[in-house]
Amino acid sequence: MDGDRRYPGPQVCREHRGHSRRCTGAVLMISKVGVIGAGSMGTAIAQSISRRAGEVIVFGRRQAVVDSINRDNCNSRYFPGLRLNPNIRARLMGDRLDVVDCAAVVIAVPSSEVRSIVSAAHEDLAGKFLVTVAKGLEYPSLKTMSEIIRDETGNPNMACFSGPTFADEIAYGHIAGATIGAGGDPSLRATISDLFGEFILDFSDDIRAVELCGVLKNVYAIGTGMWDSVYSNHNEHYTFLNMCYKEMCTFLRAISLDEGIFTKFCCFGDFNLTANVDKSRNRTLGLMVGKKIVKTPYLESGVTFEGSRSVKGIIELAENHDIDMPIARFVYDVLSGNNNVRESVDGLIRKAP
Ligand SMILES: NC(=O)C1=CN([C@@H]2O[C@H](COP(=O)(O)OP(=O)(O)OC[C@H]3O[C@@H](n4cnc5c(N)ncnc54)[C@H](OP(=O)(O)O)[C@@H]3O)[C@@H](O)[C@H]2O)C=CC1
Ligand SMILES: O=C(CO)COP(=O)(O)O
Repeated sequence: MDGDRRYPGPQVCREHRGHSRRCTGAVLMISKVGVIGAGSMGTAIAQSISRRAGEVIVFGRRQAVVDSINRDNCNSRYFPGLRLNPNIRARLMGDRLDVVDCAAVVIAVPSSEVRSIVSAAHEDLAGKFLVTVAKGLEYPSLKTMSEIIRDETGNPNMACFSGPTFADEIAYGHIAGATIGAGGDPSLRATISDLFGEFILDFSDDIRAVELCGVLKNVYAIGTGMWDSVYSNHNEHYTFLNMCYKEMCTFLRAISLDEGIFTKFCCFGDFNLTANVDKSRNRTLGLMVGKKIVKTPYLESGVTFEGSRSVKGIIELAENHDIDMPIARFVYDVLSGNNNVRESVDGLIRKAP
């Protein structure tokens, strides 16, 4: 679907899409939003938000991408076939970010980059509504992205956005559900709900639990890819999927303040999307490592494999809560070079709860 070629300015929500439960039909008052990261998720979120805000500024680190967006309304590196809305502008990332007129800023870079980028721009981000879409865990601090951002900016107005949300499908305007993790500030939740009004939203006050769902599901996507590289039948796939979800829920029961987290988009929805669909980079990594197509230097591939970066932290976080995570340990073990995947998988079956 091409983006809107003409832009009438802040519009009444797209009721005809019928999926924007949260949208009140009000014309949005948010004039400008910043998006840090001109990759797949940054571009997709910018395209969605651009239909609900006056202008979206995307910050990218490649001049060619910035030029492509500004000259051709297209991110030629990530979505060469997609016409971006004309109210999306791009700027080259520097240490400082010119977000002075932005009411809200979305952080959409890989988790490994969040601290350095936010630290450099901490003065620019103070006083803004900040939303992270990154699904990672910092090591060895074991901090989530919102915790890092709060560390670096001191800004309490933090939210996270997480759910079954493949960027390409968002970019082309398909329906998606997502969880907004945000503290109790009503104006923050209202603003974020408006910004993401094209999505079907659910909410949680426990922002850390929402973020950890996004971290965990990536680990189990890799694990399911590894399992499926050995076992190819439906019964075997869904048996393992259930084992993964059981381990994930054990962890979440220990850390989540939100008793309803298990049925939220950030949890059940994203866990299933990423573990079952080959479009997932994490699942694909598990399949490729399981089939011995790639060995561990894959991290230099430039592809964003968030689960491989966070699995060690998840295991340590679980140990801090006296929780055993045999599947997460299996994933870490295989990613660390133990390439007898079948033996490792069969070991999981013997230990299955
Ligand atoms: N893609 C998806 O479907 C979804 C992704 N997410 C999450 O979004 C986050 C971002 O990932 P995603 O967009 O997918 O990854 P991509 O690899 O598609 O894009 C990453 C972007 O970050 C940029 N980048 C990397 N390092 C730096 C840096 N040091 N300074 C500035 N920019 C940098 C890259 O620049 P360059 O192009 O120059 O390499 C690229 O534009 C991840 O945590 C991911 O889990 C969440 C939901 C869905
Ligand atoms: O988080 C995602 C979908 O919700 C994207 O998953 P991958 O990073 O595995 O591609």
